Amino acid sequence: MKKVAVVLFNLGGPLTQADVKPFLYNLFSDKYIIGLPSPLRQMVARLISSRRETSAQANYRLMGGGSPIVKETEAQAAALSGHLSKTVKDLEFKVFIGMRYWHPFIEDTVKAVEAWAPDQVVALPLYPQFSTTTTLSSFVTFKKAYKGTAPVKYLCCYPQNPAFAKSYADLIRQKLSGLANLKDYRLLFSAHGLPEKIIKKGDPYQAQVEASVAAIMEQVGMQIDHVVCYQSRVGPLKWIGPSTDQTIIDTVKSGKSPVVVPVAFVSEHIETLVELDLEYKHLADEHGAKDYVRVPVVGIEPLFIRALGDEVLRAIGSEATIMADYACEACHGQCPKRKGF
Ligand SMILES: C=CC1=C(C)c2cc3[nH]c(cc4nc(cc5[nH]c(cc1n2)c(C)c5CCC(=O)O)C(CCC(=O)O)=C4C)c(C)c3C=C
Ligand SMILES: [Fe+2]
Ligand SMILES: [Fe+2]
Repeated sequence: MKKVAVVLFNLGGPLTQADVKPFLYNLFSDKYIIGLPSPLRQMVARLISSRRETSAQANYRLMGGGSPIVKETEAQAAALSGHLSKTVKDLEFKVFIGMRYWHPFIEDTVKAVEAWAPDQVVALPLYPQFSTTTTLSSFVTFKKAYKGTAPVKYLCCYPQNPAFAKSYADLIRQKLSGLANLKDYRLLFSAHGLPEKIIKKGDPYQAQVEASVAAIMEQVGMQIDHVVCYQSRVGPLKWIGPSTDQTIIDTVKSGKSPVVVPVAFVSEHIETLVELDLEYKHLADEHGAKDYVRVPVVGIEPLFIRALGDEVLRAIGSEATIMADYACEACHGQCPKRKGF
């Protein structure tokens, strides 16, 4: 039976308090995050990781000391593996996870994949929307390290995958069904932000986030006020907006309560459990919100796992090395296909 290795890519996070600074250093020394030349980039990374260490450690302590992102990703890998082996009987699948900035590092995952000696590899980011800062950075890291002979299919993005959209829509409808009067609420689709200059260079992330929101709202099929906003701003640059914090304040001031949907995340981690559940809830309370609701991430929802499975099958059934169907409509040359990746 032919062997297919599926590699799930994610950002990774510190597992202990001592990991926080080197994790931040790895993140800020990535040329896809900070576009400065070496060795200036590494100097800046050393400075920012030192400055952020204490406050970031405090935030990770709120989740027990480290990030749950690896455990969450392992659960998704196990669910996808079960789904694929149930659905496809004539192929043997093994699902690996590879993190960009902390253990298990993509480079180590590559060694495990090579040791398994698959006939084909599918690179599947746990980022539904493509960004040079996330997906491209992970793909380049994988490609550089991979010395195996099996062909690799790179799945660029799946912002409008119908099962992904329906999975979020179902979770939203579940939350909305428990609310007394929908006209007192506004849906805030909150995605991780990016510096505006990265979008101006042609990164399709923001367009894809908006495409996801449109696809999800179509599946929600209800008339409810909604808006897209961007969270987690870092550093002095101008980031894309509107910002989630200001949108929360504006929503509360207009007399409505926020229902926050983390549309660009598919697992729970610091950005959802601390920023959305604690910091932004506190902000809403401070401004007198009557209610604050957060929709959970799609995680291991069966429909989302099916979405991932469908993407794997789409990759296996295609001749193309890079599955960039959506990105190429809007990527302005930034997706792996056009970059000659
Ligand atoms: C859609 C996904 C993400 C994009 C785009 C992204 C861009 C981006 N991030 C930073 C800086 C930080 N991100 C941090 C955590 C973090 N980021 C993502 C996802 C995206 N980042 C995730 C899933 C996580 C959680 C990891 C975890 O440990 O749980 C952090 C660390 C936390 C903190 O100190 O705030 C930083 C820093 C930049 C600068 C950037 C684009 C340029
Ligand atoms: Fe981030
Ligand atoms: Fe493209």
